Amino acid sequence: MLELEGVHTYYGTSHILQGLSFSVPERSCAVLLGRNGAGKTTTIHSIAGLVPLRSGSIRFMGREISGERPHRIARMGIGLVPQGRRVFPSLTVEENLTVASRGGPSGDGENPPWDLSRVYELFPALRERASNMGNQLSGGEQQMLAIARALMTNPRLLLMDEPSEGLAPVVIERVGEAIHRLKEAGLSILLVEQHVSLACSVADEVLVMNKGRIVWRGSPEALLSNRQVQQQYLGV
Ligand SMILES: Nc1ncnc2c1ncn2[C@@H]1O[C@H](COP(=O)(O)OP(=O)(O)OP(=O)(O)O)[C@@H](O)[C@H]1O
Repeated sequence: MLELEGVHTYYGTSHILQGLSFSVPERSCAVLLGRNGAGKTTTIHSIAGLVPLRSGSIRFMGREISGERPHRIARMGIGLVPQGRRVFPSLTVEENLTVASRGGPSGDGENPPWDLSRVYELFPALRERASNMGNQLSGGEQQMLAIARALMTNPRLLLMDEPSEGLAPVVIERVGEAIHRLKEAGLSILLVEQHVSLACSVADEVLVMNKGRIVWRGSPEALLSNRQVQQQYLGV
C-alpha cells in the first residue's frame, strides 16, 4: 500500500530523515515508535506532502507521490489525523465532518464510502454530540472527531499522529478499539505513538525510529520481550 525508500528530508540545514525505508502492507497497521525528536511527525508530514523530500521515493498503491501537493495526496486516498486533533473549535461536530466530506465512492469496491451515518455508527458518541461545538468536546471526543473527519475523505491509508496524546488511560483504550474497527473496515494504518502498550495492542508490525532511520522492526510480541530495544530507543 505504502512504500518509502531512501527518504531524506531536511528542515533548512538540519538533516532529519536520513535514508528512511519501510513499507505498510494493505489492510495492516504499522506503528512508528521512537523518542521525541526521532523524526516520526516529519515522516508523516513527508508522506502527506507537507514537507518536501530532498531525495528518495514514496509510493502509494504503486504510484510515486513525492513532490505531489498535499491536497492531491489526500485525494489519492491518504487521510491525516494530525497531532493535537486540530478540530475546528467554532464549528459543530456535524459541520466539522461535512466540511471534510469528499463524497463519491471510496473506490475500494468492497466497503461503502464513509458518510455521516457510517462515521456515527463507528463513533456513536459523536452522533449524540452532533450539534455541539468542537471546543465543547472532551479530549477523547475531539480525537474521535479528528479520526472521523479524516474518514470523511474516504482514505485507503490513514496516517495517525499520536492519537493517545493527553488522553486518560480508559480513553486511550477506546482509541485502540477504534483502530481495530478501522482495520476490520479494510483500512491500512500508519500510526505514530509514544504509548508503547497502545502501539503494541494494534500493530501488525512495529518500526522503531532513531535519528531519522528505522533501527529495529518486528512484531509487537518481539518488542515487548526485548528490554534492550525498549531501553535504548524508547526510554521505557
Ligand atoms: N518546522 C521545523 N523546523 C526545524 N526543525 C524542526 C521542525 N519540525 C521539527 N523539527 C526538528 O526535527 C526533528 C524531528 O522532529 P519530529 O517532530 O519529526 O520528531 P518526532 O519523532 O515526531 O518527535 P515528537 O514526538 O516530539 O513530535 C527534531 O529535532 C525537531 O526539533
